[in-house]
Amino acid sequence: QSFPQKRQCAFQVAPQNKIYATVGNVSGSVQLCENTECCVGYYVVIDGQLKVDVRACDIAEKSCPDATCKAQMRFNGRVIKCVCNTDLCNSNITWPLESEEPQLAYPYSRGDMMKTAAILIGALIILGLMITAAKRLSLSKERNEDSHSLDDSGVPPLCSCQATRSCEIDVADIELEQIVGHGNFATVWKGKYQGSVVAVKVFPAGWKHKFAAEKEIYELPLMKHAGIVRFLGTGRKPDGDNWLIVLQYAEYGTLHSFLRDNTSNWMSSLKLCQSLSQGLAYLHSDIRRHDVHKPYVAHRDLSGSNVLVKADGTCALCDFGCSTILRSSSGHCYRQNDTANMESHAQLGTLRYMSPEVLEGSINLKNTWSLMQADMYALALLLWEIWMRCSDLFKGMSPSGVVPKRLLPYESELGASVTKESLVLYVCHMEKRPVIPQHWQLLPQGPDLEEILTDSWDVEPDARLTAHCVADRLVALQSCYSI
Ligand SMILES: Nc1ncnc2c1ncn2[C@@H]1O[C@H](COP(=O)(O)OP(=O)(O)OP(=O)(O)O)[C@@H](O)[C@H]1O
Repeated sequence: QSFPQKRQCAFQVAPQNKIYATVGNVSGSVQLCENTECCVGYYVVIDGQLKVDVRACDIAEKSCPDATCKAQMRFNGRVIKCVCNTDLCNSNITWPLESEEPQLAYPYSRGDMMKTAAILIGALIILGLMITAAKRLSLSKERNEDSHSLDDSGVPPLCSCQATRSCEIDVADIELEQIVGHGNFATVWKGKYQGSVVAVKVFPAGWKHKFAAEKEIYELPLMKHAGIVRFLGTGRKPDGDNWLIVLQYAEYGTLHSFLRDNTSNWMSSLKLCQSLSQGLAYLHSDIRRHDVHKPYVAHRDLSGSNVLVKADGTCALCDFGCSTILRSSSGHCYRQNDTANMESHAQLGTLRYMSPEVLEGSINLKNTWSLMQADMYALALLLWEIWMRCSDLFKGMSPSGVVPKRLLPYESELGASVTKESLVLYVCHMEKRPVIPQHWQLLPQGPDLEEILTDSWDVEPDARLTAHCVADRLVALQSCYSI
């Protein structure tokens, strides 16, 4: 597409949004757009004030029918976006209707404010008393019910893994029925344990260190969440040849095979995405509850084969064999993480899902944040895969109106088996990402989906969203667009 005269847009971006600097020559606070006639503005509401986040040429090259930059609310009004098609039109934001302008100032009188303050203080005192009473109640409840499930799986709580003590299972009680998966290190069986259907991951003696690494993660305190496959215990065959990890059984198998065999409507896709990002957000959290502590954990091998789909259509993370327990805020470090050991693990993970910094070997392994942000890149690819199999995102919109056949990230561009060299060139040097269908821009939720993806697979780890943020945005999407 060419334009008779290049569009000029106001330019103001934070350093982490440097991608915008690449879409046109910048001179001072003006940018000359290379191949779009659209200017864009993003604003965030902080402490009741509208703050500029981005003013630049629009990188998404979407249509921009308006001459002035009309506000569009995003994420429950937390982000405001505007797109327009005249020179420097993004210098100012306009409000389509007076009434839509957010109340950023608080026009209350001093008297009103004093009254409100007095009511608030009173309410806070009452709330404080109620919280103290509730805490006492929950503490005594938790003591009584320490081993009870937080989970929605219907699997009976077989043992308490809340504390650090390990969960030894007598292998004589386990019945192995059929093999459901082979990994590089273990064979996974469907089986029965005390009347419940379970998955049993069997490690040969030679992979004992892999078994121990994964067991260590599952046995961390508070590692119970609906978005993390439920750990039931470990065992050892009497002959000592095999080590076993017993897990909740996921009826639909891996997300990889689920997406190959099924398409989903919008709400089911959103459910997969929400549970996946909530599971990762929990894994990435440092949680203290009374005297137990769950440290931050980076998964480090997030892929469609390491996410399971349960009978209720939600995802659960599994395969923590490459995971790293990260230095806690108190400075105490659980898993050995001396630099030499970590360097040898610089390129853990599944090639296709490796983040640019992991592919290039430039990731800072000593930095907690970096390892978690590498997981975020893989999460973005998984969200893209889920949405590419969502029937409501293609209905009557794509040329054929049918959901494309299942494709892995970069499969259409680089083929079914990628090499590291081709990925480094494509993902790191050319900064390319999986193609987002153009017609999504015309769907009510399309621009939000695109923003979540582009903000999560950014080349700069620091610019990527956190898993908590993605989970929040997906929850906001549910209330906005419940097709
Ligand atoms: N809880 C479960 N419920 C159902 N199927 C499962 C479960 N856990 C694992 N599987 C199946 O077993 C396969 C291998 O499991 P997993 O990825 O944990 O093994 P691994 O040897 O650690 O694999 P990798 O080579 O990726 O490290 C999975 O891809 C999946 O098909």
